[in-house]
Amino acid sequence: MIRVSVLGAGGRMGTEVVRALKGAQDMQTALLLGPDDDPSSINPSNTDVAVDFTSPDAVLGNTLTLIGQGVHAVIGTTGWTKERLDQVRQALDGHAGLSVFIAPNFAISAVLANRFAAMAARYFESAEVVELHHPDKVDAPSGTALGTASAIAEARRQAGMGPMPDATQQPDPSRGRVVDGVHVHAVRLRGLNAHEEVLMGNPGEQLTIRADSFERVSFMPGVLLAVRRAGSIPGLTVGLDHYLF
Ligand SMILES: NC(=O)C1=CN([C@@H]2O[C@H](COP(=O)(O)OP(=O)(O)OC[C@H]3O[C@@H](n4cnc5c(N)ncnc54)[C@H](O)[C@@H]3O)[C@@H](O)[C@H]2O)C=CC1
Ligand SMILES: O=C(O)C1=N[C@H](C(=O)O)C[C@H](O)C1
Repeated sequence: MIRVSVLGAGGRMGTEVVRALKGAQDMQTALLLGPDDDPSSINPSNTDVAVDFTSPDAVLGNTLTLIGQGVHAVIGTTGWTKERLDQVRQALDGHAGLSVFIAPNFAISAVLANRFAAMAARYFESAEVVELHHPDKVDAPSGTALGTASAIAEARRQAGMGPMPDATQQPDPSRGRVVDGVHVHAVRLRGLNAHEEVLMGNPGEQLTIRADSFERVSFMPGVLLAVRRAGSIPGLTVGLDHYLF
């Protein structure tokens, strides 16, 4: 049995993760932590893998604590930057065999949409990302959209493409956040869950790639896969595609 502790167990995702763990034959829940609990209570004597769905403010500290405790981490919480990821890599030095796995999105639809966007990017003059979420989400743009924008930018760079056409005369917030040259727009609307649309355009044609997570259960196969694979790739791994393709 894989013993799994959950940080953020009382949250929207944490609740769903606990339900999924209870339904998995090869897993058992260990510690279920909320914001007032000490993450260093998680250690190898009680936990094989810890799953974090907390908040962008808390996740780096939690991850560093889990590394210090020598427990594999599966992280779904957003708020990652290159600098924060570098801190995790540094902390992992000297912890041979330990793994930290971070996925901005555990839903297969989103992972595939990201991949399709990267494949298509080189063929279109223009590309923009629109992410649409429930209004209780604390961060914007979504971690998924940031990842999609970076993947599009990287594919364009590799294809030797320049900036996208845009006659806007001065930077204006209405054009969204520019991530690596790609405009990202965030919608917050009651009734939505987690959605992303990638728009690509050429003269006379357009491609739209859209992923919709209508319910949080959509993230669970990816979370359970990451828990089962914990430790299989030592060090830091970012993105469910590493386990899927
Ligand atoms: N990777 C993925 O597929 C997905 C990622 N997310 C991300 O997961 C994170 C959580 O999202 P939700 O569950 O919707 O938020 P939420 O606000 O419903 O849940 C977060 C929970 O964590 C608790 N918490 C905060 N700080 C804590 C700490 N230091 N230790 C323990 N618990 C703490 C809060 O009290 C709350 O119960 C967000 O960053 C969100 O973007 C959400 C959905 C899917
Ligand atoms: O907060 C959410 O709900 C989600 N957060 C993740 C993100 O920011 O990309 C994943 C998914 O979009 C749902």
